[in-house]
Amino acid sequence: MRALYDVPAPAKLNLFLHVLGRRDDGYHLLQSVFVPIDWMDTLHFERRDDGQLRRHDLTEPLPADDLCLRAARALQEASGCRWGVDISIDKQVPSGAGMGGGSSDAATVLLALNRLWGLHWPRARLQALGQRLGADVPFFLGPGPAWVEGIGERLSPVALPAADYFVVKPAVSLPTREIFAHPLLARDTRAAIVEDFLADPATFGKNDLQAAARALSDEVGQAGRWLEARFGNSRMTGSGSAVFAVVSARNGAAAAAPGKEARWLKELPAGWVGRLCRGLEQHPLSGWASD
Ligand SMILES: C[C@@](CO)(OP(=O)(O)O)[C@H](O)COP(=O)(O)OP(=O)(O)OC[C@H]1O[C@@H](n2ccc(N)nc2=O)[C@H](O)[C@@H]1O
Ligand SMILES: Nc1ncnc2c1ncn2[C@@H]1O[C@H](COP(=O)(O)OP(=O)(O)O)[C@@H](O)[C@H]1O
Repeated sequence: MRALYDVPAPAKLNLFLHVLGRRDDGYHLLQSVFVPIDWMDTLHFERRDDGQLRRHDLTEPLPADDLCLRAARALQEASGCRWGVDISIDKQVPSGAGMGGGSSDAATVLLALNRLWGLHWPRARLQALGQRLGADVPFFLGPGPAWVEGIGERLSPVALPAADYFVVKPAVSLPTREIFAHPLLARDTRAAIVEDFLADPATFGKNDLQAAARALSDEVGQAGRWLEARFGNSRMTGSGSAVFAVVSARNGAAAAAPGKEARWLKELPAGWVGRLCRGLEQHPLSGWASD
């Protein structure tokens, strides 16, 4: 195999996110449910014989040593592989949105190079490597929606009812590190069990990072109110700034209604992006690593 084309890197939503405490190294102990959605980046891979790792930005320019290159380098070093790769990236997921775009790109690189370089690493080994690149990376190595604990490395699969979400990313981007360092951040939410969540997945819990994000930018609150006015609910994902609403027949906004998405998009303030997204039952590359 010399090339892989149109390999997806899906974004995620945190259906809720609780901060339970803080470790001695400053990382926070979380509970969350992560769900992959069909707002995705697309990557292309061509193997190189000379061992070099190169990235080509087809859309917006990414940081020089971005997570794709760091993931490729980490796998090359850990496996002792002599192949290199050209990675082309069509970036569609907004950055600094709490949608995990960079982490998902890194995970897709690990899954694709595992194939392209014939490494046959199992998922758990890729996850151990991925965790060193970012707390979200293990989730994006599949297989799908997950109940997440620890700092993001303890994953248990969770079956979710099919759902649509309207996701809005205001103009502002928020750095994860600043949100976790904010004085408004409460770190003492009580631990829940997965059954509590499963009793009512659409309304369970809250996002404990939301107050800090709103304090850093008015736009996060504005995006929440924009969604509340149309769907009757809203919640921030991850450390923001993107906010989403569950879209269902129950709140009178059935996603299937023709023309609805176009109307909502037309109403978005200038500089904001949005999309009607489907929660995915499986990561699109869930079969690419063995368990
Ligand atoms: C909190 C989440 C929830 O999804 O936020 P988003 O990034 O998605 O918004 C993620 O777990 C983030 O994952 P990721 O973005 O990969 O975080 P990292 O690069 O590992 O960490 C960035 C910084 O966030 C803080 N951090 C991150 C994760 C965590 N459990 N506790 C922390 O305190 C640390 O200050 C760290 O230096
Ligand atoms: N491949 C990548 N795509 C997007 N951002 C990246 C990538 N690699 C590194 N980054 C850096 O990570 C930061 C956070 O990006 P991202 O993962 O999209 O956001 P979030 O953690 O809020 O979901 C960006 O501002 C950017 O500097």
